Amino acid sequence: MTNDSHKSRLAELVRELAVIHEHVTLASGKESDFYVDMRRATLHHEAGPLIGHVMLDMLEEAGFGPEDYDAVGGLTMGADPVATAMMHAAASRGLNLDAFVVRKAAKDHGMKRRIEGPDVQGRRVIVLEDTSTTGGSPIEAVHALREAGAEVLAVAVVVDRATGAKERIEAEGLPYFSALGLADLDLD
Ligand SMILES: O=P(O)(O)OC[C@H]1O[C@H](OP(=O)(O)OP(=O)(O)O)[C@H](O)[C@@H]1O
Ligand SMILES: O=C(O)c1cc(=O)[nH]c(=O)[nH]1
Repeated sequence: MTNDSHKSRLAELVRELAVIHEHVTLASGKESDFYVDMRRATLHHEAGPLIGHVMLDMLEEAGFGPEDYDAVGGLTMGADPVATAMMHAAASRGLNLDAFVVRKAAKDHGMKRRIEGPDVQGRRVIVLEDTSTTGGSPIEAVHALREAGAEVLAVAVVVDRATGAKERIEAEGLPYFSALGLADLDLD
């Protein structure tokens, strides 16, 4: 399959599996008449692996090839299956890509880490999300990663809801990429 056909199959799966027409309160406290419950896609046997390939290809088309970054991840838990899907998709292509998880708070026992996985210090990373509304979650991850000494190159999300995340991320000096938008999900 080409990236275009991967992307259109992914859009079809997200529409079928994850778009819920209900009045909900979002992470930011805002209200919405629909919810994109991306966990139902990122943890699905077909959509999950597809997400890994679509995200790798999208980043490559945007100028971030496999040699340009070392690790991917974001704020738990929405970002976690996206990061591991990319790690496995990269491995299937013979590429080395690490994943990491940014905890909402550092653990208070064991290694007491906020960022789990191979060390990110001095490494080039891309911050991920499953869905973005205000961009607050990826920005929190960006700050934690910078504090840990990572070089954050960009933010990449599977579904962008077109409600200000792009503008907020770009104001942080980072490029923002999304694989699917509202039009792909018949939500525009
Ligand atoms: O762009 P934002 O305004 O930050 O909103 C989007 C965030 O909301 C969802 O996660 P949620 O906070 O529901 O938690 P979860 O990942 O733990 O499920 C989603 O996975 C994003 O992380
Ligand atoms: O903003 C959010 O909290 C949010 C929106 C959405 O569509 N899906 C989701 O998982 N979170």
